[in-house]
Amino acid sequence: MSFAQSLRQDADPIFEAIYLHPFVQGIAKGQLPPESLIHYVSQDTEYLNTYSKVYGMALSKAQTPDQMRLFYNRIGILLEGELIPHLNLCRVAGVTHDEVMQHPVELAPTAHHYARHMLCVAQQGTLGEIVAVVLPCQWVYVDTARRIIEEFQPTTEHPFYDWISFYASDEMHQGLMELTALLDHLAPGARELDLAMMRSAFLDSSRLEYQFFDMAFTLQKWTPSGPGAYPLGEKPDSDSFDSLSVRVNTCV
Ligand SMILES: Cc1ncc(CN)c(N)n1
Repeated sequence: MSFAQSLRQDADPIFEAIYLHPFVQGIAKGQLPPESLIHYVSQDTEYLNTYSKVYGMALSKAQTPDQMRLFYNRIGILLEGELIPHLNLCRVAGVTHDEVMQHPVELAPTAHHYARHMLCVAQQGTLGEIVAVVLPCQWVYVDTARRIIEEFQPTTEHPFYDWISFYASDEMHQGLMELTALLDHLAPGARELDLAMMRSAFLDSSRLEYQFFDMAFTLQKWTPSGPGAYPLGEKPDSDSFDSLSVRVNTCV
């Protein structure tokens, strides 16, 4: 079994729990509360910004032009392509994407944790660790979307057809294959300790993928809400808005 497959096997109970999570089942069955969809899109936009930067950090540690090209292409897909599933969720929620983007976002605890987890590994880890930390993001969505297609056979009438078909696409699957191939290329040259760090990064990201769906489903926010914190969707109306925006932007 390849190193990447052994990580996937270890994470199988987590992937199974993700598939059965009410948010994912809601996507599969075409029924989710609008507030959860909006919460997801606004948090995920921030998450994907951080994720793109992590690919940029991987690019800086790449060892060959082919590896550089892989990370460069992934950044392009993240910044442009992932708008498709977000537009789909907004449409079902009955809001425009612009309306959701209008509101500055404070990262909820899980998105905050996930972003910092990736940034920390990207800053301190080897290239292999960075690939391991980003891999569940790709793997969870491709597996989930393909399993939904297998079980529910959604047609174009399905409310989340665009979301499902985007993540189940050959292009996304190809990206997953490229990342697992790179991890399997790097693993044989890694020390035992580095392999353990890769495994830990992969499992933590897998758990955080579960938590991320849960965050959206439960509309997670910081408690107690403190100075500067505000409920998603409510625009601060005081002079504190500027300093808040600065703090929010430094989150990504
Ligand atoms: C949290 C999260 N993980 C994964 C994906 C799919 N790239 C996403 N959009 N958001």
